[in-house]
Amino acid sequence: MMRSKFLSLLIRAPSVCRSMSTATKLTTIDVNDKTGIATLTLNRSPINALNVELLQDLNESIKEIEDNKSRGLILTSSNDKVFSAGLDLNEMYRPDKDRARLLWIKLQDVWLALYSCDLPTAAAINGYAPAGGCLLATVCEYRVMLPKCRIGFNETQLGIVPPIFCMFNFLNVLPRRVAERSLSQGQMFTTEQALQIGLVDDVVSSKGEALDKCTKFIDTFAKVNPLARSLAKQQFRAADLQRFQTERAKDLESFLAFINHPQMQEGLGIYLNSLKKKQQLNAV
Ligand SMILES: CCCCCCCCCC/C=C/CC(=O)SCCNC(=O)CCNC(=O)[C@H](O)C(C)(C)COP(=O)(O)OP(=O)(O)OC[C@H]1O[C@@H](n2cnc3c(N)ncnc32)[C@H](O)[C@@H]1OP(=O)(O)O
Repeated sequence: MMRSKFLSLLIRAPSVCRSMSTATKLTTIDVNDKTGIATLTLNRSPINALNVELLQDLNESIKEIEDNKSRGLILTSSNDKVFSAGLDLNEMYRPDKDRARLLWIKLQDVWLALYSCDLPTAAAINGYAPAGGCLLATVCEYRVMLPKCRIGFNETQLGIVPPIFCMFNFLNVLPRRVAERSLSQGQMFTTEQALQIGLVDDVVSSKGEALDKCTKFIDTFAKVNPLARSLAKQQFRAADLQRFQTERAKDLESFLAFINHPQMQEGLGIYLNSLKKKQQLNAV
């Protein structure tokens, strides 16, 4: 209630860029009054690891942007090196059972909200985007990336089966053969490789340029009837959405079984440690 009152006040404000930031600030929303395009920024320090709260916040922000009839949604990060480090591994290592369940449900919700989003969506990938980070980038309709970053689904490298929504995203973006190989090998691509295979549409040298490119992409729909555009998008995605709904419950149970497996727990512990060790080495 408070939130919508606050929003309506902001909407009337005559600023060029109005902010619809959520109270927790794990994501922020800025709507450009000139273009009507909303920029949704991931803002969980230090590396936008997707925990329950960030995913919940993302879901609310996506809904807010849709409800406020923005012309398009640009997803980006406040960190200048990392778009998103993917799922928060701490939510999966020695997990709290209820939180782990919630984590996966919220991830599914975010995927669903973006995959079926009525608005044109674009990702300004201003940093590393492994696994869940790649999921957020590839669920969008257009991607632009900064140089010297990496993107991909590294799940199989970690002994994890990539869930079906990773496959849907890749099949939307890459030729089937490339999608299958990248997913089954857990390939991480440099920005330049990503451009070459079509995983990203463009490479630019700054975040500002990335946002401009995303705006230009969304502007290509300016003269298209919004309902026709949205229904055409839904038509393309309907079969995936149907399959997702059919398999959603099973996918959740598979995730829970997977992370609760002792071998998976051991692997996660080692992996988390190696990430921490990397920082210790850098400090030496
Ligand atoms: C058929 C159906 C089957 C269903 C079965 C499904 C099973 C699915 C399993 C779950 C799917 C998971 C998908 C995922 O998203 S898993 C996450 C994968 N992510 C990664 O591997 C990223 C690892 N991180 C990095 O590569 C780097 O950190 C970075 C993102 C490139 C950033 O590098 P940078 O140098 O800037 O930062 P640091 O490496 O120093 O990291 C800073 C601190 O953050 C910690 N860290 C890093 N990544 C994570 C993470 N994903 N979760 C939690 N914590 C993370 C790192 O240890 C540092 O911590 P410290 O400050 O305490 O040392």
